[in-house]
Amino acid sequence: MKTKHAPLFITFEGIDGAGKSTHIATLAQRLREAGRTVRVTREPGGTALAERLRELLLQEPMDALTEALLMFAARRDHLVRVIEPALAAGEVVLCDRFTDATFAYQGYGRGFDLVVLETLERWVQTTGTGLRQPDLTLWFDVPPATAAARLAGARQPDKFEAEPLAFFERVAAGYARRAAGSPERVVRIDAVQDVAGVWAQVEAVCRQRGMW
Ligand SMILES: Nc1ncnc2c1ncn2[C@@H]1O[C@H](COP(=O)(O)OP(=O)(O)OP(=O)(O)O)[C@@H](O)[C@H]1O
Ligand SMILES: Cc1cn([C@H]2C[C@H](O)[C@@H](COP(=O)(O)O)O2)c(=O)[nH]c1=O
Repeated sequence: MKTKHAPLFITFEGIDGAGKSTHIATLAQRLREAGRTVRVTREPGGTALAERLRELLLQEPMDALTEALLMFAARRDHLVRVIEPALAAGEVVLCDRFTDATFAYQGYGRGFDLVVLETLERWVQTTGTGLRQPDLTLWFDVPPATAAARLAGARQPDKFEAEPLAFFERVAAGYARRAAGSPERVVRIDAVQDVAGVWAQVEAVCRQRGMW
């Protein structure tokens, strides 16, 4: 008989180049070995519509309110079509970025009104099951200069990656504020360490939470 698992919504946060994607893949594999059905997804994106919005968001200049609204529009579509159904089926959802990114990038990075973001968060994340928030957020904390060095020459920078170091200093400070505000949900990962050292921290957090 198949064991019924509790659904689990885990988000990965941090500035561009912090190492999120690298460790999402490893965690997905580890959870599958532990018998879980795992959905790996990302924001902005994760549905056909949200991926089209992602193209616009990552390439087109726009004002801060337009950017925030499109991020939340993409999130709503992703939440109702992918995240909620997967959780209802008992899957683990590993999501590369979620609403902490909107607070960090649009709020702290661009200086957009945090109270408006809180209102949008409530509207967008309220579904039939209540206000959806991640069960666990792994925050990959790395200095902007280190992240930039990791990304240098790796690919053509998108609109966000082309922002100056000062923007990423504000985004990083925003993540620190978000983590301080939700210590039960957000776990800081020292992402300066090498890949093995970072994975050891992720592994330890997941083990402590009984994931395997
Ligand atoms: N701990 C690490 N030490 C050194 N290099 C790393 C480490 N983790 C990841 N990298 C490398 O840094 C680059 C960025 O990693 P990755 O794509 O995982 O970051 P990311 O946080 O997902 O970035 P983005 O948000 O821009 O997609 C890759 O070339 C990856 O191989
Ligand atoms: C969800 C979300 C994302 N962003 C920014 C952060 C990144 O620069 C890009 C996504 O690119 P990645 O390679 O997939 O990390 O989008 C944002 O500004 N606000 C958000 O809510």
